[in-house]
Amino acid sequence: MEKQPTQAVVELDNVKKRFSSVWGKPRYALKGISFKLNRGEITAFLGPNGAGKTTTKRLIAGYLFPDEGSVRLLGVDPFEQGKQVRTRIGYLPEHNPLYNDLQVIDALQFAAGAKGLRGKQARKAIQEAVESCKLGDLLKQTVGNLSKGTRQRIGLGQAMLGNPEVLLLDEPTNGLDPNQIKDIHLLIRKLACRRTVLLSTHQLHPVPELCDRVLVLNQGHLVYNGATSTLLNQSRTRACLVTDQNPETVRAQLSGLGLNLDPSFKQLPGSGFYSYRIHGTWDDHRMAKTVKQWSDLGWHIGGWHLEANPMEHLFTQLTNNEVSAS
Ligand SMILES: Nc1ncnc2c1ncn2[C@@H]1O[C@H](COP(=O)(O)OP(=O)(O)OP(=O)(O)O)[C@@H](O)[C@H]1O
Repeated sequence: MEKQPTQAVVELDNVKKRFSSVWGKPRYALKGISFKLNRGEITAFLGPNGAGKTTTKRLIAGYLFPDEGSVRLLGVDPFEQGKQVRTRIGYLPEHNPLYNDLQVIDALQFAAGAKGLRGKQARKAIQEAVESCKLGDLLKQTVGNLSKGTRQRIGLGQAMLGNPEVLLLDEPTNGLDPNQIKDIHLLIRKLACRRTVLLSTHQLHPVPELCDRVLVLNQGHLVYNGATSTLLNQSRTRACLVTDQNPETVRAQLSGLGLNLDPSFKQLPGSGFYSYRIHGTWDDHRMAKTVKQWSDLGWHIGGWHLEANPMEHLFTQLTNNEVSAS
């Protein structure tokens, strides 16, 4: 089905959140972040441990309130007006807390009750969640006896109760094997249709295929907010080159070709060589041809390659402060 992402469903404006530390001095977990999430989009929420991802999701879910700035969920303040939006949001927290002794159906009934769903409304919500997460054959099974992948499906089923418009998913594939990860990603894609999904993950590999947008948080700052395609274009455009030519010569040569030298070049100690990164739209053929031209000019080429894993490279750059915030 065709997606129509336009309307901001979640909106954070200059949000700061602090917690008191053991030394008594408050520490900011979020240092003024702003972003919007649109309907029909899956947004990857990336960042190293402790960056502030869970805190952000708790603010959106209305479990916490901001110290400064504002959070709007479906047009309301989720902390002040939580009751209005409780069934319109589904939250799968990290480690998916489930009671092991319960049967699957009881786990779903329990979660429906916690969302304020009762009677006929609860039965309908459970039936829908069971169908969308394929839990029909498992209803009488004991949760503690099920695989991690199945438990994640139950967690997603719980999050789906009441057909929420917004899904907040914290590490839904943590600890799963590759087949289970694939299943959960397929399920997320299916559930995402016409919804707004914010997905935290430390697995960068599936992001390009699964997510429409990417947010990267680092030490409480938002350091990237953009479309996945833009990010991939940006990061696919770097080639690494080792040569004996100095930065001035290389820069002049590149500017004649309409290419830019990344400022992060290094001199390789004791070798007379430099290591450069070059921005441009590269593929192996173009790079090999260009290197040959430089070689013909008398440059000694110590080696070259195109940067392999764009997501990982970009993540490292953004979270090591190598590039500026966007
Ligand atoms: N209730 C709390 N009390 C004190 N400090 C907290 C509390 N919750 C979070 N923090 C601190 O806020 C910062 C951000 O934590 P948060 O859990 O949001 O990060 P995260 O990006 O979700 O990390 P992870 O990827 O490890 O889950 C951390 O320094 C954390 O120790």
